[in-house]
Amino acid sequence: MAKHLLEVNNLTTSFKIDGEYFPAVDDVNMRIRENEVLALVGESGSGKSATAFSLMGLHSHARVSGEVLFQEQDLLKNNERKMNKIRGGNIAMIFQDPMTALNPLMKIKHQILETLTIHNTKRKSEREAYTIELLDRVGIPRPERVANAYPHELSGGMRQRVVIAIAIANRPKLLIADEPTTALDVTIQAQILDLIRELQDDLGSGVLLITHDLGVVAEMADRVAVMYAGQIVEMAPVKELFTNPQHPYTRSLLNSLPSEELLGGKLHVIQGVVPALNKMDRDGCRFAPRIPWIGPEAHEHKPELREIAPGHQVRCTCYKNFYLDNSIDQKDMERRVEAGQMDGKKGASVSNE
Ligand SMILES: Nc1ncnc2c1ncn2[C@@H]1O[C@H](COP(=O)(O)OP(=O)(O)OP(=O)(O)O)[C@@H](O)[C@H]1O
Repeated sequence: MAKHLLEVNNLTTSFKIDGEYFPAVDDVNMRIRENEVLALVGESGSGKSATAFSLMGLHSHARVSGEVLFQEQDLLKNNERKMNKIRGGNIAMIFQDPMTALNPLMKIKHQILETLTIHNTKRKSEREAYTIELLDRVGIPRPERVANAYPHELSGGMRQRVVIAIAIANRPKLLIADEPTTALDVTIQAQILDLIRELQDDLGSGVLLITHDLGVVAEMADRVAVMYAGQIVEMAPVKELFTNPQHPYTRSLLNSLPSEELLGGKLHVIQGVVPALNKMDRDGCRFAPRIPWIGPEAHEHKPELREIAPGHQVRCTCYKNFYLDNSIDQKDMERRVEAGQMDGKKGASVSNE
């Protein structure tokens, strides 16, 4: 079995609210192997970005504890100088909005050259040629012209390709992609996902893919971690998660995907939102307030993630008592996962109404 590339143990990230710290990431454990895509999925406010930012040491005002083991170092113990060397080098990040990742005042080629220079790869003349090669590699037509352009002169899809070129410039071992296609048109989204998958295969990198979009998960992930209110509530290989989901939250997310049978019909949605950090009961099951028809006896006190099948973990026993009236046809789901065709891009969220 391949070695873990990244091992996250008991990661806890707390933000200060009215003078008190509250965890937004609460005792999270996860592993990513080489050449594996782990998707971290959950609705807005569940703690996905806070997790990614903590791994990269980008939370200067938060209190972060636990271990983030990467290449035999605990990244949380690194100073800023060491982290700068790792960021953009062995670990790269792709963010949702390419405009915030790029410097609007700098030509594209200088932004790529900068990352190559920081990480000291190749001689100057080689770096310049490699810049064009990278733009070509991410599918940018006429790369010499784009190299001399400023970010605002490019379309959103082209800008995201540039961000990806910068991300892969130093052949990272780990890629963290936080909603990499959310800001793009649907047709461009598919191209960018294909590109990330292709490059990841080439480099053999591990990927942490953060998304609220189950269509993206089905297309890209090998394993999935479902996050709710700062905790992972279910983790499983992708096919197992889509065909045999257990946690009520996972099942609600899946059930809000339009299936062929349900299209045009009514989708089952769970009311409510992720609770605010300073307003949640941290001792009980955090999803309990959104499934009030399930009695307190069905939930555990301080529920832990437990393995229910090889590689499949679930938090809290309430899943044993949870039913959905119009739950998704499993055969339809299996067929669509096999075909890599989850087209519910718009439906993959729990209702906020
Ligand atoms: N800098 C901060 N200070 C205080 N609270 C924060 C800060 N950043 C995030 N939070 C809170 O932490 C929780 C998790 O936020 P986070 O952005 O990680 O969620 P998310 O799952 O990534 O959502 P989204 O998809 O909307 O980005 C939320 O309650 C959010 O309000």
